[in-house]
Amino acid sequence: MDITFPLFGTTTATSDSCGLSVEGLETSLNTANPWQLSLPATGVFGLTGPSGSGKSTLLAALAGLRRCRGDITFANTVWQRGRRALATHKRALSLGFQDSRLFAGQSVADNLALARNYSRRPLPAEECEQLLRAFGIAPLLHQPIELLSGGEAQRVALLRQLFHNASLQLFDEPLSAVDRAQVLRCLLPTLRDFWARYPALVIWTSHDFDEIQLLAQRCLWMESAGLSAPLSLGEVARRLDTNTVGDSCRSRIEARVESLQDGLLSLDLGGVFIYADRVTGHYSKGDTAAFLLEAGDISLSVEKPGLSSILNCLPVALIEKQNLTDGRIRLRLIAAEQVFYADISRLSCERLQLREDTTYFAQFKAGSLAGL
Ligand SMILES: Nc1ncnc2c1ncn2[C@@H]1O[C@H](COP(=O)(O)OP(=O)(O)OP(=O)(O)O)[C@@H](O)[C@H]1O
Repeated sequence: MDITFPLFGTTTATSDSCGLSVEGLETSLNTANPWQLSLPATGVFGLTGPSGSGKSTLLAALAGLRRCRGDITFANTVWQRGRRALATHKRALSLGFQDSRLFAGQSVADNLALARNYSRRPLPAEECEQLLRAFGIAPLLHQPIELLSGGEAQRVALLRQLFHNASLQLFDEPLSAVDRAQVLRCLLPTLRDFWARYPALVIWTSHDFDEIQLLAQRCLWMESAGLSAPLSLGEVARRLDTNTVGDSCRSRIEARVESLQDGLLSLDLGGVFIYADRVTGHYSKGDTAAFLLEAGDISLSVEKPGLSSILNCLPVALIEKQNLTDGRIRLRLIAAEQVFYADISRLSCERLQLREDTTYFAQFKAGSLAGL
């Protein structure tokens, strides 16, 4: 149904566009290439692409912080119509920046309390306490903002956004200063669980494709101010390779669940059985399960290996070899239409005389598949 309301900030009568709808959105960056975007009311979407391509500009335009023209509607409420824009504070959104932008002169607790008090969907107190612990912020509650380290400030800013719990949550490289192990092992799984319990529409901007793979099922791509529709993660991985931006050393693997016995999950990957062990999630036969696999955990053989304690052996086609700066070679492999990365030494590459467009056997331990 067409939205014909001349007023903005008005809830329209339509029911078929309750997510985010962007039509013909122009900033000074993309006058030749206005943005179109349609996203559902809930779900986590990555946003990535080369530096300077316009990702932050898009987020600022959605938030009403950048002069633009075109149409933006969210949850059937008109935010922008032509040049007329609804004020940022009237939009049901939050925007998190790389540089935190916490309120100086206040404590961590004050910053968080403010976000919760002004929330249209306040979280239960026990949820806030759980988040404080997961983000390691509980001991910092009475710290003045000025005394926080860069990584602490980013964690507080992210938490502030979760406490606000807006319907549309925009993030612009919010964890770039936090140590990577903490991000991958603790913060991203916490965020994934959080948005499963408190659904919102989330756009997560990052140059770190691992972050996006851990959080999102689909991803937007921005290049030279041109915005794509939501793409599969496999397609975005291909574009990152072509543009030599980002540096993901993990592959996201999806396979169909066959059985789970004694913590060993048996999976069908395009007709080949593979195994993941020590899995903790709930899986049922026929589910699609997703995993991350480190490039350093894959070994390659020219011939099919005999019986081995390594449970997984997959025929893969070598698509491309890429020299890494540390002297190793990154192989891009494909099996069942999914991309795998394997990092091997130059010596191994020479010994095996690896050639592109040739099939090899990839081996990896069941324990190296990290469940998502
Ligand atoms: N307020 C502004 N006025 C004019 N030009 C701007 C403004 N902000 C950004 N730009 C320019 O617009 C282009 C896109 O910038 P933007 O910050 O949106 O890119 P990005 O994709 O977020 O980059 P990065 O990944 O490096 O953060 C850049 O060339 C930048 O210099």
